[in-house]
Amino acid sequence: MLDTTESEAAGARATPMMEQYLELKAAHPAALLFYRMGDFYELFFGDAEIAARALGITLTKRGKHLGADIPMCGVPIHAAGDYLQKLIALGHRVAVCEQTEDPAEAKKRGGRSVVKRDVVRIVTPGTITEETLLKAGEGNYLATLARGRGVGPGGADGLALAWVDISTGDFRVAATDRQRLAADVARIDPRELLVADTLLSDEALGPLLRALPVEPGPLPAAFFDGATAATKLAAYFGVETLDGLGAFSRVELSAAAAALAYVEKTQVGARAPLARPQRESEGTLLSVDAATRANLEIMRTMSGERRGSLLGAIDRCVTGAGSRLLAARLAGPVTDPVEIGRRLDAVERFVAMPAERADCRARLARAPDLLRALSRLALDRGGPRDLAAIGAGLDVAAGLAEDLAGLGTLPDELAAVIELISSAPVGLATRIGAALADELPLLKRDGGFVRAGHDGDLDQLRALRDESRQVIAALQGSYAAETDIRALKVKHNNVLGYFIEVPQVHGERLISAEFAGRYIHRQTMAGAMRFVTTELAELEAKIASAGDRALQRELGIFEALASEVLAAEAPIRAVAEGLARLDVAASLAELAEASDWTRPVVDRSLAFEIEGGRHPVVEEALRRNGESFVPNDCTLGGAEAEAGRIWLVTGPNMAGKSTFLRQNALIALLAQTGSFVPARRAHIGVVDRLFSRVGAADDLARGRSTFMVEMVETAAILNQATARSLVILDEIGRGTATFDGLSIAWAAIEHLHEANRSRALFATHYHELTALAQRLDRLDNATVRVREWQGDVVFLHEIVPGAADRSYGIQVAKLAGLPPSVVARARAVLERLEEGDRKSPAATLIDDLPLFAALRAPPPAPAPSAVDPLGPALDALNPDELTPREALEALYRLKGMRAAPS
Ligand SMILES: Nc1ncnc2c1ncn2[C@@H]1O[C@H](COP(=O)(O)OP(=O)(O)OP(=O)(O)O)[C@@H](O)[C@H]1O
Repeated sequence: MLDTTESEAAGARATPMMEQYLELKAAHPAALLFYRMGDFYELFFGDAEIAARALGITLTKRGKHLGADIPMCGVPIHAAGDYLQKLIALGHRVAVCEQTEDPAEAKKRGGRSVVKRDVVRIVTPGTITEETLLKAGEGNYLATLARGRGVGPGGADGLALAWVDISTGDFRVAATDRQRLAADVARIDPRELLVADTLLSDEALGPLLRALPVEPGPLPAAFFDGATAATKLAAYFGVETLDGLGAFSRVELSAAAAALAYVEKTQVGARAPLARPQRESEGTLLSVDAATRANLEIMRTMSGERRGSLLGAIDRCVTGAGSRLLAARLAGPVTDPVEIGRRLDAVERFVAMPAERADCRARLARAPDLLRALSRLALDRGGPRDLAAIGAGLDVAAGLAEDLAGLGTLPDELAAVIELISSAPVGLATRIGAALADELPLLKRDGGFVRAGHDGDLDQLRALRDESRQVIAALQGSYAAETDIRALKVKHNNVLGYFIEVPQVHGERLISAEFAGRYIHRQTMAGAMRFVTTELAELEAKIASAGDRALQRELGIFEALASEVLAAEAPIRAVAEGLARLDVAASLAELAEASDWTRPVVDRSLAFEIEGGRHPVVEEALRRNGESFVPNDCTLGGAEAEAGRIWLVTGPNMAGKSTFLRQNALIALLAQTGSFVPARRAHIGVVDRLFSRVGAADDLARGRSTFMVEMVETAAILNQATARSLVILDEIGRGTATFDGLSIAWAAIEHLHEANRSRALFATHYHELTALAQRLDRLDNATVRVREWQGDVVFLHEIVPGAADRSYGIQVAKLAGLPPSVVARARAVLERLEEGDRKSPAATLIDDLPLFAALRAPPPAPAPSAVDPLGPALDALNPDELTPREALEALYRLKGMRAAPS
């Protein structure tokens, strides 16, 4: 309902309310302003048009401004969360403006006074904390990029990124440079990336920024002021100097201070519980550029989904925090074999104790998201369920600490976990458990969350409030008896408080002399009359005050517990980290066992030896269809080799070349994440950078053709890959004329072999390239085996040494369902091409192969079917006589006969 003081005049002058609105809006031009009016948030002008379109809600008009209609739309308070979610998902920012005084106060100031309002929070994609707006297993980062002029190596400009997730408090900083920037942004994958507005228009940096995987938004340059950055950070974290936090460069400080300032601006006075910024040192992570990350579908598929990605296939975590940590580790695998070994030790230990692992995971699954609850409580957005979450999380930690301690000597990583979770403030958990009821409301504002019997005063107030309700019921009975009106009811509303309502026919009697003075007439409705009594008015006051005092008492208990929680921020953070690390180790062990993965050996050599490697995602997909994956070996360098080998993989389409290339890259990634790998054996000398050039897609948004994208990516590889890198090149050069493509591929391989000396896999359809093996000593030819069967091709998916003899393109085309006439025609053309003069194929064809002859010719008769070897084999089997194992073997044998017909 609109307050009467705010009804607008239809004139040209802005009403006082509109004046207030316009002032608030001017202070937040980049956000949609949610302007609180009673039970609605209203949007006006352009904001209303944007929101109505985005949310599919009705656009209406409300009064006039400067003679024109004011477009308006509104969302009810109770559903605001859903609408907010939609707007945020679409990339909008929303400034939430609340009434900051009671409308009654405004009235006291006079007729035309407007209720005071202020923006209490700016909701942006990178600064949300609500459970409904966040994904449990995904981080939600806001990142800032700062530039320091001339501070980089050789006087170049230095760049630094800071990123912060206010829903968990995670805060990180790292130096970067122009070459690495896109890879770093892709790894962090922020929901919001902010840079100084001056950088966006900078000639040198602007184009680079606009090409980043996340579109950067502008912030006033003052946010990045390097001179005051250290002081601002020190003040926020309550330290004298930043020395204790680590050695930050000036440009890193500037990025961190900007992130902090933006958090403060959006949270408007509430203090986000951020952990102190951690600096990521250079060279500690395996670098994966944005294109490779996307092509290999590491964190999400090409179509943007988590399902079907590597992460989707390996995440068996039972907590949101565990999934977030696993995602962060997979996004940034490490290069230190000691750290990798440490993580693998923990996984191995859990593989070795399945029963304990199951117990541990069952306990973990009951642990709520500690950090997100903590963050909401700190920002004063928390409810009773957040308090309960902290209590339950701490309880789980205490139980786990005990369980783990009973397991004897544990590897370092698990010992560290025990130490972290042992710091759980158990007393706090007990106090929370004792205070809160079993069933909790979402919001604290209505009370009802403190357990009965916990607080004597509260119980008394509640009794008084509830008793009065019974008194009301009794009063209704006595009024009905006294007046002899059976239909008399005592009701309640916000205007009259408690009142008596009787049907109109009886109402007149209550006004009569008989009851005069006792029943005071207040309203006549259609068919009913309403009265009050002094008794009711007194009770009203008593009930209201008991209810109100009970609520205040409950809120007091809430605040006391919440401050205890905030005071225990550091141990709660430690517990949360311990639980997440435990979840990751246990879930990777679960995965390793369920999928038959092995522990890789990762060291500082340049080895790359995979035996029986598999592609985790393709294998899973095949398994769902009841098919099995054919494992393959790959050797790109022995332990002693000083430079990597290149495998040149040829083979027909659909044979499994791409799968093979990708699986080896994924195995390296998984190993350096600290996971077991899908292989029988794996020995990997740490990879510093992973490069790939696979798949091809036009990047029309940036005006690049497929071929151009391919060449840009190939150039990056040839310019940057080292002997420590792993390079995956799939069919480069195919997007252009045959000879151009072949020559480019040829030269690229030579460069990789002689200059980069990387471990590399190169898949190609240019069989001519296999000749390179004679000249390049570290180049091996490999091919995918196929069998021909009655003119069709059968894929064996087995990688063997040697070169493919032919492409089988036509057979694959036939499998794909090309019309028989086209397949027949293609065969004829191919034969001619192979026989004839390859330099002028068109001439040969035009003369000798009239097109329409092929079309007119009847489709070739199906080849006579040979004797089906499966029939007799099946007849020979007697299922009743087979053991389960023999049955399985028989099944494999039959499948084998089908795949490799004799
Ligand atoms: N090792 C394997 N075991 C079982 N099936 C496999 C294996 N490798 C690939 N496949 C199956 O073959 C399909 C084609 O594989 P892939 O895309 O790797 O072929 P390709 O040789 O790269 O083909 P193209 O040259 O047309 O790109 C996969 O989708 C998968 O279903």
